[in-house]
Amino acid sequence: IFPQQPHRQGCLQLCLQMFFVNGPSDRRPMVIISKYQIICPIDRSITAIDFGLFLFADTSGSAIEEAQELPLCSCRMETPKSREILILADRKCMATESVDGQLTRCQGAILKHEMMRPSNSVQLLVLCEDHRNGMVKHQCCPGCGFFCRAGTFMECQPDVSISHRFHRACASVLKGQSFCPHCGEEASKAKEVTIAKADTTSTVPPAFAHGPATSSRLAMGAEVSGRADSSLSIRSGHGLDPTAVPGSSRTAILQAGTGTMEPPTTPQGPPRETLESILVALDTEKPKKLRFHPKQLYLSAKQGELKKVLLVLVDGIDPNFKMESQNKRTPLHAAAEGGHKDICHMLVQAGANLDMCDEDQRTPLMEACENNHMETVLYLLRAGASDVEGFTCLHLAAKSGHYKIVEHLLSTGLININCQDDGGWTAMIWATEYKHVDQVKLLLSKGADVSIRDKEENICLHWAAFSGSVDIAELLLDARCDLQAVNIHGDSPLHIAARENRMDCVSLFLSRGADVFLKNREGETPPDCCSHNSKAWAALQANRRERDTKSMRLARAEQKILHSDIALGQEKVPIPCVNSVDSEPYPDGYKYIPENCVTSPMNIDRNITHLQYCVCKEDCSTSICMCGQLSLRCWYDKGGRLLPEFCREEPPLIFECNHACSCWRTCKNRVVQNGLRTRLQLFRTSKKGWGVRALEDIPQGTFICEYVGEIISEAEAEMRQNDAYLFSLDDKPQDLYCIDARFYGNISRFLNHMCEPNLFACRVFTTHQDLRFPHIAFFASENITAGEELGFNYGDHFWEVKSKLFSCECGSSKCKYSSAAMASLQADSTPEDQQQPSASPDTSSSNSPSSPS
Ligand SMILES: C[S@@+](CC[C@H](N)C(=O)[O-])C[C@H]1O[C@@H](n2cnc3c(N)ncnc32)[C@H](O)[C@@H]1O
Repeated sequence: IFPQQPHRQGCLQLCLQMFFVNGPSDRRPMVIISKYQIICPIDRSITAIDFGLFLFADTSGSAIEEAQELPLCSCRMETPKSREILILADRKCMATESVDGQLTRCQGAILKHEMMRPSNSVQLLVLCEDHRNGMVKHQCCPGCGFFCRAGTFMECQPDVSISHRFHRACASVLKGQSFCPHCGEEASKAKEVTIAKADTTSTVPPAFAHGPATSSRLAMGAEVSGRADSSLSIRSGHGLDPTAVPGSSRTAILQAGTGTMEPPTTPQGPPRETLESILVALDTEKPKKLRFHPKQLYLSAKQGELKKVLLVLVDGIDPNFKMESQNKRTPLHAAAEGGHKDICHMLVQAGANLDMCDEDQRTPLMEACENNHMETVLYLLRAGASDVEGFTCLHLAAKSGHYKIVEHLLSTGLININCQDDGGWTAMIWATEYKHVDQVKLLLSKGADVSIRDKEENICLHWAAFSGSVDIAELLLDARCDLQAVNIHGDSPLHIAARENRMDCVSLFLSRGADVFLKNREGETPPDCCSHNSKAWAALQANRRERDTKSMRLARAEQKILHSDIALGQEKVPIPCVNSVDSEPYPDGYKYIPENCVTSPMNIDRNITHLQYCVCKEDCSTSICMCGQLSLRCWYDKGGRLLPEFCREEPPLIFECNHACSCWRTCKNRVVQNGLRTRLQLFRTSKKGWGVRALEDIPQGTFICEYVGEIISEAEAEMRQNDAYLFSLDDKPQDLYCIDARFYGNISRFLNHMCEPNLFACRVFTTHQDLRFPHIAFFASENITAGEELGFNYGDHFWEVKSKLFSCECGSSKCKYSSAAMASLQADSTPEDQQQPSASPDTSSSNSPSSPS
């Protein structure tokens, strides 16, 4: 084993112990023994065993030196019981007497289980009382561990009452000088003594018994290398014969040396007490029964106890045993997780399945990857471990940020860099989410696809925005990642960055031209996604204003202003008219009026005594205001916007304070009566004639304008040719009135239909409370951005009639009346359905108040 070194009994054991205690990490595998012969010291039987043992030499030689620097014996020390040695001893004294090269084993009964040994160089022994006494009297040679009770040996006598016995060849040698291995006295002071041979029980053949230490080991080496004495016959039927247990776990384990480790070398060393003792013990215990619970294998593998793992495996425990309490993980999972490469190797050789998945579909290779055990990863891959489908080692390593492992996995060429797991996530997405910039660079350099979408159609840029990793976002954008990509919710990376308040990403995306007006499926623009006092919101708003100004400047340059105020100064704000579509002049076939009018008497009840009124003293915003308890309930907040609890789907009637109330004219329950205040623009649309757009951002709940026109009876409406501007007031069927804005009207007459409207209508009473004649007031149903067209839902009845003549051009993805939507409806309907409804407008069943008839 140490061919260059003159070695002493115990070197190998020391080496093994160091190996077992420290693991082989710092030692190079040196020797692999594949064939061995054991000579039983008791009955001289010889057994061939077939096993591999990888030993690790301390190449610096420090192990040897360490041993040489231990000149003192430990004859008087007891050590705690060792289970393996006890098994080995089989309750019999393990003392071996050496008489001039002849060895005799005591095998007397043992009373105490504590172990003794004359030095660290030899194995622990369980001794009978006689030999325990001999041990404390230093009669056991620390070099070889054999008792010197008869025959010729050295005796050092530092004191008259003590004599230290040892073999000449077993003297400690340091720097060329020999010392007593018990006390370190110069060996030259010891004298050779010969004591007559006492009784012997059995002897061992000369090849093994040729004196202690060196010679016996050389003899063993010679046998192994094929030069064994021909007289040494192999005893059949011995439990250590591997041919007797083909395929047993031991055979597999012991082949461990032939796997991915260094190639085998012919062994030349001494018997390997520790390992051998385990093996002998295991085979001599009959009938063979399991001594370990399978859990022991898992626990030992987890804790990196190589020796224990070996013992348990040799005991026949299934290397693929699954720990129920640990998600059905196997010992190989545990060893890989801990990075115990050698145990992995041992387990694999014993038949552990490399690709066994636990309940979470994780393999041992994944454990090693996740825990950054490069050596173990390399080993498992070399041993043939493969990656699973879905969530792979690459995903795990990318998520955990183990650069080297990602690099290695990619270098194998076996891994699909764009592989998607159950969520559709790639390694790139994982690395991005966990902000591993270097890994993202690596993946990009290896050609990872940045356009892959996960199950929610996010691309990795969404994830960079989510995690707020601006460096990665920049890398991805430089790699042409799509800044305007939207996920299934319609969210762009800017939406995500805004929602997560990732200021750096927001700034980056804006600087790269992200669309700040883009609406998601909820109708939210990026600024709508963040809280109004966040930095991200401020940045988004600033950007929006900047773009507004720019685009308006541009639009203004392009569009012709046809009129500076179509209201002719009758509203509190001017309403310009522009056309950038065609050459149509501004519409003038009607009379602009700011309030409803009549052309024949309507007998609206304006009797002041018929009004409900409030008795509040001030502006209806104090705690004593009674409006809340009256039908005059105030639905407005201080800013004049509808309260969030106001029901938009079925709006209640709104009664504003009036001239019969005792509150001030400035009270907060007066909004519609105060008229139009929002800056609007009449503009030419490309497909719907004229339309109305906002010239400023409008918060949800804001009153926009009233549907103003000529109040006419239903009967009158039936007679009118053009029904395009009729709005049914829809009170009682027998008492129906409409507003016709065809000849007299305000800006509302130009509001177009939208299948996804941003306005909704309410019936409001101001100066009178005649329920037949409500004001129709439009409020913002959502936050509206400057430049957006305004519109409301004309209702199904309108389209039942008008879809025969034209289709809806609102442009919404949810449009119900576009030519495509109508065609598919037509295709689905039966011939009978297709005869319905009549082409004439039926205002009585219209969906008022939100529908023109
Ligand atoms: C109350 S007016 C709206 C203003 C109208 N665009 C104009 O130029 O006077 C209603 C008429 O506008 C047109 N219109 C409104 N919304 C439309 C839409 N979504 N698609 C197509 N035409 C629409 C139809 O001709 C409809 O009869």
